[in-house]
Amino acid sequence: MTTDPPAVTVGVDFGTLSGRALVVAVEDGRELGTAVHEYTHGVVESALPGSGSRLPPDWALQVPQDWRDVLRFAVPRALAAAGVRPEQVVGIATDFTACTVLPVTSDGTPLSEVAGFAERPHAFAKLWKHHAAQPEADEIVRAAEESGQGWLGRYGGKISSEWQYAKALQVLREDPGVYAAAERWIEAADWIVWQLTGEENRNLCTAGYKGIHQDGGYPDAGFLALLHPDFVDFTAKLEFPLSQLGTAAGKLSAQAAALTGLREGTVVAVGNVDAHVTSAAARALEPGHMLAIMGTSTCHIMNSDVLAEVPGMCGVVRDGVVPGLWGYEAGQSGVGDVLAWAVRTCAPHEYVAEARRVGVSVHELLTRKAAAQPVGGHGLVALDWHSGNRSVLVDHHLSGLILGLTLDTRPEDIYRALVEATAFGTRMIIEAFEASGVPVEQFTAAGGLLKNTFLMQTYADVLGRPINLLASEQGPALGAAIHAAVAAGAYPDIRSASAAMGRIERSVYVPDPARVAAYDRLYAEYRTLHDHFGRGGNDVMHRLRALRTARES
Ligand SMILES: Nc1ncnc2c1ncn2[C@@H]1O[C@H](COP(=O)(O)OP(=O)(O)O)[C@@H](O)[C@H]1O
Ligand SMILES: O=C(CO)[C@@H](O)[C@@H](O)COP(=O)(O)O
Repeated sequence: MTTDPPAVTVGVDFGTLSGRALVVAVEDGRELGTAVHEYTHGVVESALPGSGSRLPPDWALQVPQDWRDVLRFAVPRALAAAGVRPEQVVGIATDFTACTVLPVTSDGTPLSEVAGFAERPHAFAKLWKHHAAQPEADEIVRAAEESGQGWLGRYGGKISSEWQYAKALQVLREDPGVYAAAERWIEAADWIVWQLTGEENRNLCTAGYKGIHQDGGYPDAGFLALLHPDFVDFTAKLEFPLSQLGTAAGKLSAQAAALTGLREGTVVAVGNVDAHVTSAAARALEPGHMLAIMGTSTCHIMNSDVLAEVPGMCGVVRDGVVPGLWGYEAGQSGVGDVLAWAVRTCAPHEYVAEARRVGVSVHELLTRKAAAQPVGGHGLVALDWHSGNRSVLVDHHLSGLILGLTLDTRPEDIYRALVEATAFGTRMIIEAFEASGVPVEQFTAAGGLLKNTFLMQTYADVLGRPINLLASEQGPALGAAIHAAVAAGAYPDIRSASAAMGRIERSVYVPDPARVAAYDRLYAEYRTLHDHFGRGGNDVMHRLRALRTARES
């Protein structure tokens, strides 16, 4: 007797450096096939594609065609790898880094693709890690404090330079022509759904966490006018009915079917954020269960039935992760990125050659060399702020610090000190939640950094708590596939789909008491440096940042 081929969904995760498509069995979340497509232009940080004109410090742009190419190349390859036919696919969902935001025309065309704008930097998509709008973010916070905006507390008292308003205000100030031509200002998370269905759609997750949409609305015109007279109608570029997560945004258009190899009419789920969608994959939806998605950056996502204003959190949004609960987000803007910096700048040629000879990454080589020494053996304490501080200080013009360097310090010592510093940063965040009355009862990790077992054990020792793992290397894509199953009607809601399709391994890393005690002492040193350089003890980091100039080539 022949059995029907299994119903599947496709999750497409748009990360910082690449897009990954994953084919998942609706019945139990089995991962049947996957494919990755690296963005051709990667992260545009030093010079504009085409013209080659140099970009100032702290810029980070992306090229929308790179994202379309993920749909074109990774989706069909994932279907082929899974041995799945298009008619088995009942739904597709995407997730994106956020706040990755772009100016588009009324039909969704990116301004960077419109004649006359291809050589204007502000016409391009601003990646989440574009930190050049810090002055604008500082002004937004000042104006919100002085005018008593109630929504400021929902973001821990700070609005990030990474989010929609600071980035848009920077465009208005530096290229008003691009600002005026931007009929819509849209998250890439929604823009990619628009490419799939042919119609605009907006999700409540990015609107809430990155677009200051609280209690049913955006900041009012009176507040926006405080920032710039021409900013008064900015939210008109955002206004659109917001869709609940896990619902259908529409059906796959004929054009998108040709692009992806899927059937026209396949259900397309509402867009979502790479971190928030992963909670469903990790079965981390219940209150008090914190999920850390550890990659280029780390995002901390946790639901609660308690509404609190946690200092320095990225935001709290009703239904922001799952309907019926308050979804909290915190984060560290540089984690894998900071370690990549160490690999690029601290590893000597002989280390690179050794890694190649042994057949491991330089990350792995540095980790192996660093792992043996006792806690504190390197005599270093670092601040993990090479990409600024997202939580709890929300200041992207802070910078990294390594204290204790001597002539004996080795590259692996620096690498390990930075691993420890990122763990200390996570501990600061957990303590901020608990001090504000939002308990953190479970900690689960997901993301590309799970491959580093030493790093994960260090986190268990620094946090002093066991660490669960999301048992998938494709957490965001699995989460998106789960949302697609709900949107296609295979499950009544995200919770039941997560219970059936999600995967978690509990207490994979358990803290070692001796190392916990040793790290408590190092953490006290970290906190002293954190508060001194991050809370006004010495403003030297801002003074040094002001002296930085545009990078040559
Ligand atoms: N063995 C490793 N140990 C620690 N970090 C690593 C290792 N290998 C890669 N990385 C870091 O992982 C990050 C990429 O994370 P990943 O989750 O794959 O991508 P994304 O952040 O785009 O979702 C990079 O910043 C890279 O420096
Ligand atoms: O900020 C968020 C989510 O709010 C992330 O999309 C952003 O930090 C990028 O995440 P990755 O480190 O690229 O996975």
